[in-house]
Amino acid sequence: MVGEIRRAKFIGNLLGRRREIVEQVVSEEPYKEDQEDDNDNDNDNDNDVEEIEILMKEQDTETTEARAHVINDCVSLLTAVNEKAELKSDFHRQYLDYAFQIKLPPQMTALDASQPWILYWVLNSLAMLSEDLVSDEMRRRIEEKAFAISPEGGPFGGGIGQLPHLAATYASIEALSSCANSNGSWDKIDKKSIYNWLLSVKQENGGFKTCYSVGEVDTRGVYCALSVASMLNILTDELVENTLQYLINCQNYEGGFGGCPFEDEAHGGYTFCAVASLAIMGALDKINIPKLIDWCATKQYNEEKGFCGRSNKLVDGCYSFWVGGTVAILEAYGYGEYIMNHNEMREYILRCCQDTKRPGLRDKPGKNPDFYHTNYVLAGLSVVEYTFKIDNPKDPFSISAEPRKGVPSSNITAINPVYCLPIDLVKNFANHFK
Ligand SMILES: CC(C)=CCC/C(C)=C/CC/C(C)=C/COP(=O)(O)OP(=O)(O)O
Ligand SMILES: [Zn+2]
Repeated sequence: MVGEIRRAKFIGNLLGRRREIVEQVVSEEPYKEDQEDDNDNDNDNDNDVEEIEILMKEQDTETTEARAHVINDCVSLLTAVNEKAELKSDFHRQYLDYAFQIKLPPQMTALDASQPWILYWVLNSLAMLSEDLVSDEMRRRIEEKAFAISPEGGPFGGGIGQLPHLAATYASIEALSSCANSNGSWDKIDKKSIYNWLLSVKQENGGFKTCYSVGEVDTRGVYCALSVASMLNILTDELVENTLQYLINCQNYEGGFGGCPFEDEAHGGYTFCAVASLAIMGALDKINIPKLIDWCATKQYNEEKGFCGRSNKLVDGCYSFWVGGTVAILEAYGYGEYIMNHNEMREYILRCCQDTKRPGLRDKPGKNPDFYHTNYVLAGLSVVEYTFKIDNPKDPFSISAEPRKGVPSSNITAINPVYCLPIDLVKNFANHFK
């Protein structure tokens, strides 16, 4: 007994002065009763309620205000029952054909260093609408442009006279792969020179610099380098030394991937690049898959139905592919088919990313269509309407697709989600270089 009292005193001293228990009213009803009982306490109770309200209220920011408008616009389009949700393929085709018919408008000079991207976005969008829409003349002109940028056959810059760049090389190889070796263009690609250049931009930490001596190092560079190397069959151990650890270190506490190791914010674009790179390396099992699945799932909004690219940011049609494509890769490698709601994603694409007046696909209502969004929104539609599996997990070209049950079809072409190219086209290209 004496021992217990001593122990209680010791604990009391350790914890400090004993405090009175204070009960706080946390719901509105007792507050109203208190008000009737004791008017002197009005001010105290007012303060209590105010404090509780502040704690429970979401902070208003520019983004929450912008999102309220976006939700409003999306909900009115999503609930317009008289409009059928269908892909306006012929309409979008006009927009894409236009790229071959006229000089692009002056505001597009901002894309001067992204010329191979325009080739890829336009050609791939046409091929996704229907492979028949890509004519021999289009292929010829794309090959002509790519080899005008790099008469040596690679690596490629963003335009004539520009330094070779990883993103431009990736986009050029993607565009050329869709040209089906017409005019023997695949044989003009200089694999050896591309390989040596890839080694020259490789960093000790496993990343790749986008351009020799200058340029940024992040998961985009890794994805561009590994896509090109795997497609051309020049992927060696030397090229990917330390790259697996680099990518593992890019997965953060949220479960998605930042652009660089140990970054604090995960982003859909960088996450896709990391996950597709891991798929190419046959190393998806080396990351925390359950956390990645959670992160992807929480990027789809209930109200707008589409994906955002970062926690608490706005929905954007291009994440239909950056996040939807990540989900499709996870599905192909057997990590689950219910990470996203496919029918809702399809509704966002068809009702919110298309306009009745302007052809092409867009980020969200109120934005203008552009070639970038046209490509990635269509790619998003493809990963929504097909289900994916892989025959050999060490060979990303062995991914196959079949129509997804319970999701209507827009007759879009099935893509390989690792490469964002039609499955058969990318497989033929890789076979050519085997
Ligand atoms: C192959 C390759 C090079 C892929 C690139 C992938 C990538 C990083 C895509 C992100 C593109 C994008 C819409 C960024 C917007 O950031 P933001 O801050 O304007 O928009 P947010 O608010 O949606 O994050
Ligand atoms: Zn976008």
